[in-house]
Amino acid sequence: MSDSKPEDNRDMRASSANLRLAPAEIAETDLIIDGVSKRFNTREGTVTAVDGMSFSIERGEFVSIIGPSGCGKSTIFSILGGLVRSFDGRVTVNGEEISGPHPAIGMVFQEESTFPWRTVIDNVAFPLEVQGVAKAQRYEIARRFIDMVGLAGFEQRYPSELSGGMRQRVAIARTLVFEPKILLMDEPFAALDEQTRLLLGDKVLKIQQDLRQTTLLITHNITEAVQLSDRVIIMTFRPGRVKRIVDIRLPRPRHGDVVSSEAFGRYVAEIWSDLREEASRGMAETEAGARQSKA
Ligand SMILES: Nc1ncnc2c1ncn2[C@@H]1O[C@H](COP(=O)(O)OP(=O)(O)OP(=O)(O)O)[C@@H](O)[C@H]1O
Repeated sequence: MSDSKPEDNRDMRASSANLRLAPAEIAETDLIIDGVSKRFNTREGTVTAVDGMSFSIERGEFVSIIGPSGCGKSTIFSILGGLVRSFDGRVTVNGEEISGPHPAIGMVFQEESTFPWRTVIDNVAFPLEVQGVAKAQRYEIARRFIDMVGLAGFEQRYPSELSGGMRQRVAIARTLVFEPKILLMDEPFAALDEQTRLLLGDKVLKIQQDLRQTTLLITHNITEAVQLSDRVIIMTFRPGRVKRIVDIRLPRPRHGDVVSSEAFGRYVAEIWSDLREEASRGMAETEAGARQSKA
């Protein structure tokens, strides 16, 4: 375990300014976000959701983005997933600039996304069915991922017969089934209670350790970010910029009990002190906006 204080672990590989990576570094980099900005035109004027964000994610790395409500996390997620096509800057996957959904990227969403009319196995096997994989083979592959998310024995259940946490595991297995090189997750555990969230975090840790997938998690939850990540990107409140990147030097493989270690507590406190500033600013601006629209 590293004795260094979290505040010493500022990662200067990425900043909110320009990003210049050495060629050797690019070879090990799966995802590069280079000077990305996104503005929305609204009735109240132009909103800059994301402003000049730059960071990179290396192969097999687990990175979380954390920031207050409205800081542009979902906007970044949608840009990386190819769901928003008009933005400034560049996003590259394995050196290839994206201009829409990229086959190397799999996405897990916050909202309920299982198909209620399909059993667990038919939900998980769905992407393979679309690809025309024969039933016996797609079931075999789907079973592997159902097992991985801890749902073996529930293959024939319908989503309505499962808990929220189990349904989210079905959604994760369904994304994993086509073995994306890069996994993007937008607050996948937001609707779950704290205990389920921590236990699911353990599952995600294990899966990521087994598959060594490059993973980007968008979250509000500091505990979750520290538990799972190699690095945590803290965003500023509007416009969303990279405020700071914290290296989480907790030992790997990580287990659930890491959350009770002293170093873990220090990271949580450190990230919260940065985040509190941004969240307070967000709250003050929201309240001022509400007062203005009342007047
Ligand atoms: N389609 C849109 N049209 C106009 N404004 C938008 C649109 N999408 C996002 N915004 C604005 O951009 C800013 C960032 O929104 P975004 O949803 O990315 O933030 P967030 O950090 O994901 O928030 P939350 O944590 O509450 O989900 C907000 O001010 C939001 O109102």
